[in-house]
Amino acid sequence: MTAPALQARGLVKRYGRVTAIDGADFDLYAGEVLAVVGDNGAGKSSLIKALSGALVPDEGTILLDGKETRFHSPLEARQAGIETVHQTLALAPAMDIATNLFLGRELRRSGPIGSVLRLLDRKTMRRQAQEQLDALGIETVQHIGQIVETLSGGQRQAVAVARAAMFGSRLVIMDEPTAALGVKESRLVIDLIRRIRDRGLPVVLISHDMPQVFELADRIHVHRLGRRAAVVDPADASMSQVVSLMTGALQPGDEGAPPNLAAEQLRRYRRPGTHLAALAQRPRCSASRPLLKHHDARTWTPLSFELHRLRDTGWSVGRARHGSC
Ligand SMILES: Nc1ncnc2c1ncn2[C@@H]1O[C@H](COP(=O)(O)OP(=O)(O)OP(=O)(O)O)[C@@H](O)[C@H]1O
Repeated sequence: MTAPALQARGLVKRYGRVTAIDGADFDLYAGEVLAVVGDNGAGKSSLIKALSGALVPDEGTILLDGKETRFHSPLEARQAGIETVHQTLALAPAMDIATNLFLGRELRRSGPIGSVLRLLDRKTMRRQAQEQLDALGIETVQHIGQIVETLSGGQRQAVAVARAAMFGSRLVIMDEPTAALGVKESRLVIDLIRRIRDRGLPVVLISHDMPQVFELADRIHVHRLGRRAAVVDPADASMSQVVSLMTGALQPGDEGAPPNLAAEQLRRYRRPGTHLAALAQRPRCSASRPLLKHHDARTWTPLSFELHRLRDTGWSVGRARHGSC
């Protein structure tokens, strides 16, 4: 069984008398968008800071691809392939797009003079930056040499997301990526997140925007009072159920509560065929996304967090042909 891309167990972080993270668990699987939702003060940001090295937890374990790890700084997390797009974006407004994409990771010229003087290789950086924007389909930016402070909010967000996708070899975390954006600009970022996921990079999306969460997420991690309250499949849950789980009006396991994937995880591992067969009956199709098909199932189901179960269950990977689902 393939381990989750990123996993945490029993994380705790106290600030004096305030417990920001209170025994939180977390699981992110390959190829999924995992939305993290919760009320104000639930501890979402603290959890994400712990996972991205911005905060060292007092207790608990973090596993990256199944290996226990401990980040003492955001740099260590970045070196391990975890990129975070903060609400502040961390861009240098007076510099151009290409320089911003390579901020802190500038390429230097080779050759006797270039290496001695440590000259920047601006040509290669511009070329690679343009390739990255093209690969992500970012067409709104007119020129890679444009100064960031002249970009719109959505374009700036796109630059920050492109940088994360460029260097995030393992996963990308996005904190409220559309909070400050209008409808059109939000659409650009949503499409970008989809493209990153479709390239196989898992995405953690912190968002208060419920319609956006339901549109994008493969699974929803509901955080409450510093810990994971439930994990739900958006296909199994309504927005009001998720909001009720966030506020505590509904508890996992209550009558009318959606299935809690976190609680059922172990049981499903033991009987994976049952769950996957059920999933296959209600595929959410997209021609651009890889799909799974079980040998005895007639329908396809999108490849998302189920990827890790492939080895055990004999499911095969393919792509939807036009009109096949
Ligand atoms: N540096 C800190 N010092 C003291 N308390 C903190 C600190 N950071 C967070 N907290 C507290 O920890 C709790 C969780 O905060 P956190 O910012 O993680 O929640 P959140 O779910 O991200 O909230 P929001 O949605 O409002 O951003 C809050 O009670 C907050 O006041």
